[in-house]
Amino acid sequence: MPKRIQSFFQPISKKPKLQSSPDLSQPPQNHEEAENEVDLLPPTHHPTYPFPIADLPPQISNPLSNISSLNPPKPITNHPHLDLLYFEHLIPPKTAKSLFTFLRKELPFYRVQYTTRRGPTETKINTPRFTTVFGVDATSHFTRSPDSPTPTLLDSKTLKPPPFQKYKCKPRPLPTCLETLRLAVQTATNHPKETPYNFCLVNYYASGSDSISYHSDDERFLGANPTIASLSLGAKRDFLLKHKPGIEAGALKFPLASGDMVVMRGETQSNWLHSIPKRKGGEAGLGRINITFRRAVVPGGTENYYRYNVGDGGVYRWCEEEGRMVEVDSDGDGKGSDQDGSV
Ligand SMILES: O=C(O)CCC(=O)C(=O)O
Ligand SMILES: [Fe+2]
Repeated sequence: MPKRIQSFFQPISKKPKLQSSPDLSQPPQNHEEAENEVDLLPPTHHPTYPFPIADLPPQISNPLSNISSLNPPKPITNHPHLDLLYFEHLIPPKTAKSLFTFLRKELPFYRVQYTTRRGPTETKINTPRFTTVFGVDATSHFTRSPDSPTPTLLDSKTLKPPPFQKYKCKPRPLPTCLETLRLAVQTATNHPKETPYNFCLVNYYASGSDSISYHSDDERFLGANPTIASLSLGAKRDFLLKHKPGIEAGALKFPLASGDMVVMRGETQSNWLHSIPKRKGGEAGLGRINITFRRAVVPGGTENYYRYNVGDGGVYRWCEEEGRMVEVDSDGDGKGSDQDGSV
C-alpha cells in the first residue's frame, strides 16, 4: 500500500516528546514550556483527519471560557437590510495571538482548485487562500459512546450510520480545539441552543496576495436569514461590505484585528456582499486566520463545503522552520521524507 494511504489508517503512534508530566494546572513560565505543553496533551484523532490535531492547552482554553463577559458588541444596523454585531477584542490580544499560532500549527489546510462552467466556457479557479472545514449538516451528527471514543457519524433520524450514498465527501467532526471555540462563540453571541452552529470553516491568508472576493453566504442549504459568526486572528485585514445591486448604500470597511469578531445576521446575506481584498504592505504578510461558524441544514451544504474547502488536492501544514505552509503526506510529515525512498 502506498505510504500516503497506509498511514491514513494507522493508529496514532507518535509519543509525547517529553516523558515527565508537569502540573498542567499551572501557567507555563515561558514560550518554550508552552510549546512543550501542547505536545503533551492528547491530540484528537479521527480517521477522516490527515493527522492528529492537539487539544488547546489550558493557557488558551481557560481565557476562552469567559470571553462573553468582557466586551459587549456594537450593533450595526444603520444601513438598509444590514444587521451586524461587531465585537472588538472579543478575545484578548495575548490569547488571540496564542490561538492563532496554535491553529496555524495544528490544522490541516488545502489550496483548492476547481473548474466552473458557464455555457461552453470552462474556467480553472485557484482559490486564493488556504482553507479547511469541519462539521456536518443538521440531518446528521457525530456521537461518542463509551465503547467507541472516536466520534461516529449518525443520521439524525434513524440514529444509524447514514447510507453510503448520502455523502460523496467524508464529513469530519470538529476537533476538540475548535469545539471549545465554537462553544465560547455561541455563548458570547447568545446563539440559540436549539440551532447550534454545525460547521466551522477556516481560511488562512498567508500574505496580502491571499483574499476572498465579494460574495454572500446566502446558499439555500443555510436556510433563510442565516447567522454567521466570523472570527479574526493574526494580521489585521480590511473586511469590506457593499449592498447588492439595487441600492446605493456605500461600502463599509472594518479593519479587523486579531481577536475581533463580526456576526452577520438577518437579511444581511441576502442583501449585502462581503470580501477581504488583496493588500500590499501592512501586516498582511504575518498571516491571518478567519474562522466562520455557521449552520447548514441539508446534506447539500456538507457536500459544498468539503468540495470547496478540502477538495481533492494535497494537504498543507505550517512549517515553523520555513515560516510557510508546506505540502505534507497524510501523516503530517514533509513530502519526500519516506523511509523506503519513494517520493
Ligand atoms: O476572512 C474573512 O473575514 C471572511 C471570510 C468569508 O467571508 C467566508 O469564508 O465566507
Ligand atoms: Fe463569506
